[in-house]
Amino acid sequence: MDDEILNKHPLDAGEVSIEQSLRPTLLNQYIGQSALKERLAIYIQAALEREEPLDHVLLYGPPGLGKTTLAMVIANELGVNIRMTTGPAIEKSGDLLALLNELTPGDVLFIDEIHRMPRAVEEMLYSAMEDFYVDIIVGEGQTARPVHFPLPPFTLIGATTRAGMLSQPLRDRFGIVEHMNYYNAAELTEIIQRSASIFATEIQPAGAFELARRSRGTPRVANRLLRRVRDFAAHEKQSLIDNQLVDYALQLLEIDTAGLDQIDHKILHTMIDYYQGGPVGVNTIAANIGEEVDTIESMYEPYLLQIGFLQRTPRGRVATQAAYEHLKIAFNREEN
Ligand SMILES: Nc1ncnc2c1ncn2[C@@H]1O[C@H](COP(=O)(O)OP(=O)(O)OP(=O)(O)O)[C@@H](O)[C@H]1O
Ligand SMILES: [Mg+2]
Repeated sequence: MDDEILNKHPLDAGEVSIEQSLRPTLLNQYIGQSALKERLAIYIQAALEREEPLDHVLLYGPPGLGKTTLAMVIANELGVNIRMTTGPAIEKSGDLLALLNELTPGDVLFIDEIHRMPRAVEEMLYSAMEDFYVDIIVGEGQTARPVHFPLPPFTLIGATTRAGMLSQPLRDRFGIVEHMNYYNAAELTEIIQRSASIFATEIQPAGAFELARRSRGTPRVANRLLRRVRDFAAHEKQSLIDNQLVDYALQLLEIDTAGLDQIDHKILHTMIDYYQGGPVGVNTIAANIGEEVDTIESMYEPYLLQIGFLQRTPRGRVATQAAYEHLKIAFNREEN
């Protein structure tokens, strides 16, 4: 159940179309990330005035914070088309060339999970990004010859949850590199209210705020929880969602008052119950709870770090006093 709320990957078709309907299309409808939005508005304006494509943009941060949405907003603000793909979907250099060749000048190419592109594709992207050409080898054996292939000027928007896994040469070719932050409860409240009005669902401000507080700073989680709470409201034949209903629904969904789910609890309990709160390696935690290391590192750990329940040390992860207090476990570790 927790998996469903947090990390259903890939999203199924119904989910994709719901997310689509909830997506803001303009920068001023995009809630939160205000410093980032302010900078982007300036870059977009300048590119439009110079009649040049926007510089390449790299967006990184935890899943569900609105990277894909922001890429669509940027293309929309620029008044250009967006072609969307993912790193693993571009298997060969030929696939990349086909994508680039279809762009009209100024278009946006969006590559999600850009850290998962094959090496050969990544190398081909270097000259495409820098000088809008690629050199390819045509033919085989004796007749093989290099062909210089000019491309329309374009903007690459790359998104990744793992900026550290991007090679330096690729990273260096992005003129605009932006980190996406978790949203605060006020921003998420606004996102929830906006989504509720799109769903034609009534939610009290206190209910929206309670839901926001328990959505791990993440719009995707907020929107999913809202849909579940809506189901509970329908089941209870209650037309207005208030904070009691939110609390009741989230208890049934096993999401606690800090927005933590069963997997977060397993992570923290493993550390505290078996390893005296750490330091303990992420591999050990993963093995204990039967989750992938990558899932823990990209989905769970960033939020636990953000709310100060976990710390990373050179010797491994440590559960903080705040985590003990939240779980109502006596904190008796010797500080060192
Ligand atoms: N700033 C925002 N304002 C309003 N809604 C938002 C905002 N950011 C995200 N959303 C909503 O959250 C959902 C998830 O956003 P999106 O798919 O863009 O996330 P993402 O960061 O690309 O996630 P992933 O990294 O998993 O691909 C979308 O349905 C979108 O409507
Ligand atoms: Mg996305």
